[in-house]
Amino acid sequence: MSDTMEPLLKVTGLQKHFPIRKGLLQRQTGAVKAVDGLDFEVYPGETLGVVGESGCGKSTMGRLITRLLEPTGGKIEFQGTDISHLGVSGMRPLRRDVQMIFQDPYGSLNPRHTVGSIVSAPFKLQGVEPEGGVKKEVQRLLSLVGLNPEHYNRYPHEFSGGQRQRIGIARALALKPKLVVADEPVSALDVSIQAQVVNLLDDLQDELGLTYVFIAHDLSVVRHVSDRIAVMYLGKIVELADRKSLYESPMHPYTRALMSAVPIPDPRRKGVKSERILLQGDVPSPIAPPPGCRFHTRCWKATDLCRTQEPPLLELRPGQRVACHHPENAEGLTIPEPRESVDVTITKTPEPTEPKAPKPTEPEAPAKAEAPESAESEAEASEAAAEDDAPKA
Ligand SMILES: Nc1ncnc2c1ncn2[C@@H]1O[C@H](COP(=O)(O)OP(=O)(O)OP(=O)(O)O)[C@@H](O)[C@H]1O
Repeated sequence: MSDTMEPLLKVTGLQKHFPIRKGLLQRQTGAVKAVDGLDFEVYPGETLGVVGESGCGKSTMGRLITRLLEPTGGKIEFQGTDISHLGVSGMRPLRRDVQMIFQDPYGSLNPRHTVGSIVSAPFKLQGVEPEGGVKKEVQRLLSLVGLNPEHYNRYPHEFSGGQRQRIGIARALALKPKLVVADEPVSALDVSIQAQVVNLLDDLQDELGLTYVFIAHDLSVVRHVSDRIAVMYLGKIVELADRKSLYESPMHPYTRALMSAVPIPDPRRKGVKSERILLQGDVPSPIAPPPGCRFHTRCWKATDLCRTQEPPLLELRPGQRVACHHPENAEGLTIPEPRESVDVTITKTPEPTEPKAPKPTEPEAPAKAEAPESAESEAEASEAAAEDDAPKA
């Protein structure tokens, strides 16, 4: 990305803590720190892939930047405007520009509505009358996503999973958004269909100049679509890099472990050691994340420093930000002292340690949402944005 280009989306210190309430008085006894201080930008026309294990906060991040959730802290700027705390009416004009594609093509379409009604819902909600009429525009959108426009009056159950996801994509594109957040858009689909939907999203990006945040738990999916990739662990970004740097020389041990689980199709790929790193133990609970580096309980390189001091996300190479005291593939690089600014002269060179059996991790299982919110349509999305932070029933 060019240094001079203004980001479409800028996120600073973003947090979402879901309160845990107990007892008759529903007193708050703690919080699930689902997203706990994210900093990143998304530039026009790019795809930012976001990966990480289940429960690391990817969906919450997606729902925050589309403002289906209100942040607990931090700032979300869209085209320079702070949208962090806009209410339903304040967000309404922005909903045209920021849309979401949901993971579940079965659960995200109302089975009682026809395809025509589903795809045209955003027009009604925004009071938009497309040129040539609603029906014609919906049929154009259906063709755009590779569906038969004649199927306007059919119901979701008459379509396959891949086709339903195309309906969801057509709905998300109806208002010609600038930013589309795709939350695991292919993970509920058969492997044979996944590539078709990914290719469709890719083609639509070229054709319509879209900007994507593409969430996946699997590095092999984001690899083909992303310009840059953010790796999340327990509510934080541990590494954010352009695709080439991330795949050729991952710097965070967690990225390296995720990478080692991805099949390597190109044997000429340099820089990444091919041994499989099996992370042991579970991700600690986001209710009580470990002190210091959150990954230290599973990291084979962890030292006392990692157990006590949280590493900041620093740009150690151009285009590659890493939050680690002892990064991988850092030979020749200087690592700033903890708690000092990036400009500080380097003092430490990491020892090239080979991975060995990780230390046993804290046994506490990650808290799980009681029932994930599922904003099926823009209407529900708007409503969800207005709701409070309590876990949904
Ligand atoms: N409404 C909620 N109330 C309480 N906790 C929540 C809520 N939504 C999410 N969480 C918790 O926040 C953490 C992050 O959840 P999130 O769904 O964002 O993770 P994820 O990385 O998208 O996981 P997955 O890939 O399984 O969807 C989890 O511990 C989850 O249980």
